Amino acid sequence: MTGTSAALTPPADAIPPVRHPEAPAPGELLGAHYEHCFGCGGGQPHGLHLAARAGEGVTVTAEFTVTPDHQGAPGLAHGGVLATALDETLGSLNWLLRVIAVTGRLETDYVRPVPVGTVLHLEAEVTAVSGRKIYSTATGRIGGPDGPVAVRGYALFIEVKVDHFIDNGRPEEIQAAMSDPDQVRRARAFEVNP
Ligand SMILES: CCCCCCCC/C=C\CCCCCCCC(=O)SCCNC(=O)CCNC(=O)[C@H](O)C(C)(C)COP(=O)(O)OP(=O)(O)OC[C@H]1O[C@@H](n2cnc3c(N)ncnc32)[C@H](O)[C@@H]1OP(=O)(O)O
Repeated sequence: MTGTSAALTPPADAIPPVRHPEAPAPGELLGAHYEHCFGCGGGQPHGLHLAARAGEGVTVTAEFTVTPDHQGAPGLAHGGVLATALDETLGSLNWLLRVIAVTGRLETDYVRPVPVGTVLHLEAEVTAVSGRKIYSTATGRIGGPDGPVAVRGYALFIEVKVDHFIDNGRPEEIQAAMSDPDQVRRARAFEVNP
């Protein structure tokens, strides 16, 4: 069974996504947007350490290895962890638009179980943009780009300003992030979106 809700259908006036001229080149690794991100950060021992790479147009590919820390049932990945992998991959698409955005809605289809030890290969694309709303889809396959489909995701991301994080994050982490020059540079790079 598959399908998405009406909220994930782009409105009639939506436009195709436009790759930012300074987007990372196809094949380039995007790197973590935040060291302590559970999806992509290197500073999370049990995190997904998901590595996303820019593709052509407004697409990305990503890989994540399911470890024993990611189990739900014995020997199988937890569905919430798989949703995290989809969320992180879909979120990384916004780098190619050079927009900061957060997940407003995420829907998932779980097609087959994903054993521990699997390298989950994900591909994602932005399908449409309408004002601050960014519509995207992703597919996760077992073992590689031609492997069997395990999960699909459909999302609506909403563009926000850096202030979204500064205003809402816990002060300890925000202060630490703001005193890290690399983090500030990454955040500022997205602030101007001509
Ligand atoms: C210098 C140091 C600082 C650090 C900087 C760090 C930079 C890091 C860089 C990059 C980080 C990226 C992180 C990615 C991580 C992976 C992705 C995640 O997991 S993100 C976490 C989960 N998501 C949330 O926590 C969102 C919580 N929700 C909200 O905050 C708000 O609801 C928000 C911002 C999404 C929308 O609130 P509104 O007040 O701005 O806007 P409204 O008017 O409500 O919505 C705008 C439009 O979107 C639709 N919309 C909003 N939510 C919707 C929904 N759930 N379903 C359908 N439509 C929705 C609305 O109907 C509206 O549409 P109409 O313009 O009227 O056509």
